[in-house]
Amino acid sequence: MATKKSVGDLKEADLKGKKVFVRVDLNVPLDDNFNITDDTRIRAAVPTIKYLMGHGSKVILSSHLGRPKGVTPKYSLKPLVPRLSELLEVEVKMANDCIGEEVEKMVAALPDGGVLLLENVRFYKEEEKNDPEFAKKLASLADLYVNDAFGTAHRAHASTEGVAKYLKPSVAGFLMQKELDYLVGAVANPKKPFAAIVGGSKVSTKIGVIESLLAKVDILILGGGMMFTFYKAQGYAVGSSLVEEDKLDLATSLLEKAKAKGVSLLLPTDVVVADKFAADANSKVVPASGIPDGWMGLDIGPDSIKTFSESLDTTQTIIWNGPMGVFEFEKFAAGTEAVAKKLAELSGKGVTTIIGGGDSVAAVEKAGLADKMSHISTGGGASLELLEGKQLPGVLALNDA
Ligand SMILES: Nc1ncnc2c1ncn2[C@@H]1O[C@H](COP(=O)(O)OP(=O)(O)O)[C@@H](O)[C@H]1O
Ligand SMILES: O=C(OP(=O)(O)O)[C@H](O)COP(=O)(O)O
Repeated sequence: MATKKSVGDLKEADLKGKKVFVRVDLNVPLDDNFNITDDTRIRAAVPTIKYLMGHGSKVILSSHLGRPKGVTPKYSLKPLVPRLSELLEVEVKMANDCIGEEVEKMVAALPDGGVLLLENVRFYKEEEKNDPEFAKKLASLADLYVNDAFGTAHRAHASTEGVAKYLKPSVAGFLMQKELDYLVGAVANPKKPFAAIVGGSKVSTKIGVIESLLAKVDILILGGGMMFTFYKAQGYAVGSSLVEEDKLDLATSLLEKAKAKGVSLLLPTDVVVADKFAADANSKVVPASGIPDGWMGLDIGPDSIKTFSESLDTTQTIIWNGPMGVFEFEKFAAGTEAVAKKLAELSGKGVTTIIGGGDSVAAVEKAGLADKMSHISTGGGASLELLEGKQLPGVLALNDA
């Protein structure tokens, strides 16, 4: 992917008094009372917005929230205004729509350095269809375009891709740049030895990532629910553990590929098994080759934690995607917590540690170790696609540097 022009390349003269359409990913979790339960994505959007405010731009913020079908009050972005205002130290204005006359009036009334948040762009079905007329209407609000919505950059939607055709320049925000630097840069040009840790529940969604990483890493550690498909492919009994029967051949071929490429592929040697899928299940540690009938593996065991930790001691770059076990249940969180702690410890010694979004980020946050890592991605799906080597439409649409 060619290097893209960044908002940092734009100077006072390009920005002062200009209306800037900024696509951010404010798709944050809200509880039943509309309280924000994790504001990471809002905080991550702040540096770009503050840069624009500081350079006298009129900032027009656009985002989606959830997956509404048409106008749905529960998916309104209004509950985000107080937190956004607090973080930006300015009174953020809120529009009731994302296009149309009322919105145009509010944009016209914005002072230099002012911020207007548009209503959920997915209230229009044209957004996800990347409808050109809708993209033009969004574009007509502004003079230039900044895309800082890394978490949504794998979607070719009107506000993430289409709008870039009608606004020049179209540039990447600071968050977008940072995500690309780590997830593309560090993986394409890693300090070696380079290790990847892949866990989570599904082989099918991670297969592309594993294949792509096999071409780059020295060590590949596999854990989580997907490991049982690999065990079964090797002829082990797996009890009632999670297995994707139709992926057994694929697992065998990945094991062979790793061998052929000289990648050290590590599977857990012991497993914490449970008699049911529940927080209060009975549990015990068994060797990987000895999972009894009627028991299911829900975490990696203590020997595996030790082996994995020792193998990581030699590395310079580590990328982690997917928990080692059912970390949502305290009894089966030890493997995931141990990996999080190990990565935090190695970060402190100068190792580059990158967490690739989704549940792994939740696990690191839960362990209170988020600020210890080199980079924590704000995108689940987007970071997976990047690690698979795919191009992101929201990035491709931007001007080259
Ligand atoms: N042994 C296991 N059996 C069943 N589910 C598991 C197991 N280990 C991990 N999981 C589940 O995998 C889920 C996360 O998987 P995934 O979505 O692939 O990760 P990520 O979001 O980090 O990419 C978690 O909810 C976790 O409980
Ligand atoms: O939360 C998001 O994706 P993620 O959970 O894969 O990180 C993004 O905001 C994209 O949302 P979408 O998957 O509804 O297009």
